Amino acid sequence: MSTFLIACGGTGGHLSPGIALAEALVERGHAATLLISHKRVDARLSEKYPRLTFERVPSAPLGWSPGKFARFAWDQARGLAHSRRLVARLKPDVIIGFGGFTNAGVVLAGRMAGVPVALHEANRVPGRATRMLSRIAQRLYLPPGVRLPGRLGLMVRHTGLPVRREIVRLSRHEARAQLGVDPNQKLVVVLGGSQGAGPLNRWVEETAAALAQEGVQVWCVTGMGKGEIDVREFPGRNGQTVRVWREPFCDRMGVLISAADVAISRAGAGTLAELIRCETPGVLVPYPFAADNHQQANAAYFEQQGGGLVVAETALAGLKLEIIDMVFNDWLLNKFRTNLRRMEQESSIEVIVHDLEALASGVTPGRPLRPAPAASVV
Ligand SMILES: CC(=O)N[C@H]1[C@@H](OP(=O)(O)OP(=O)(O)OC[C@H]2O[C@@H](n3ccc(=O)[nH]c3=O)[C@H](O)[C@@H]2O)O[C@H](CO)[C@@H](O)[C@@H]1O
Repeated sequence: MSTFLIACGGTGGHLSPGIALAEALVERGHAATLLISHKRVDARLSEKYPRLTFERVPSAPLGWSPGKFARFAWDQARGLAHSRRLVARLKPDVIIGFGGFTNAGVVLAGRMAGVPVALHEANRVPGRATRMLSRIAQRLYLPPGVRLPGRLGLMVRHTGLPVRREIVRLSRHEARAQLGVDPNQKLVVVLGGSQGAGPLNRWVEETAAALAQEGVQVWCVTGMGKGEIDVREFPGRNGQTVRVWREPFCDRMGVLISAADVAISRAGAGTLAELIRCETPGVLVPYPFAADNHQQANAAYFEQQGGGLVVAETALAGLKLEIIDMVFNDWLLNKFRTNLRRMEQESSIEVIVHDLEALASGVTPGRPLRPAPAASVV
């Protein structure tokens, strides 16, 4: 049995794969502690997993204004001191960092104590923290086909994003029964990542009545602090009642995504992996201010692989007609679902778990633990 520290705080896109990894490691008899931030989203997601061990570490995101940078530097220093005490107390065999400067202190503390470090990058453009910390890492897990130039000697493995165990594909019929959604009407789900997306929420406000007229139900996850839970009813063209749901946070993402004919979503790596797992086509509206425009790169790859379409935030005005066309086009939706099944094959948590076990026991595998597309050294 080995002990792992998983630094995965700051956003759902880091915490969800961290939870998935912890679930897999604990199942194999290892000890895993998840290090998270003080943010509300971390508290909300982690409270669902009472069997996993979480610790909060001081941290702040990188900001370039003098005030934000001072806060960042202060919290990083506190986080580093806290992490050094944690590393001394928990004596991990390996530390895994899931990107973002929120998790940098733990990674640095581990390295200072001589603990092997592995990094996971979820996005198709590696973030600034990954680029910097990869200089002190022993392993880097990257999405298939993504490279990080200039890291000769660093062992890179290519693998999909770990997905939490609770995210499983259900039949649409079963998922809709669990949600209380009409099985005979179409359903579009709108997702804004772990924080919600104001422009998508506004699009739902402006479009819900028109979609309902066509018999299309909408379920919008608005984001914490962005509205209340409610259900509204609209008249459909054929006299039927069509409902529209809003909720700030969803605790059953696998059920909701499985129930959808189409999901309109930001292009965070976590949500994309869950759309693939549940075989739900996506209409992706990348967040235009994501670091290095990584959501655009994530979305473009998803579209190239045939999982759905990309729509720019500036083109939301035309989205209603596109959705109505798409949601009634069974041939197209089936085509997307076939592609999503193929895309799922790129995802394997086993690659990461076996590799981390090898790292913990001091073994450096000379070749992939399973056939390509897994590993390369760059
Ligand atoms: C704005 C921004 O920069 N977002 C980044 C953030 O994603 P961000 O956290 O915004 O979103 P992701 O889509 O990657 O992940 C969200 C996760 O939270 C879960 N969830 C979300 C809402 C909810 O109500 N309930 C719930 O359980 C989802 O199921 C998913 O597991 O980190 C990702 C991984 O580095 C990046 O790809 C994203 O670009």
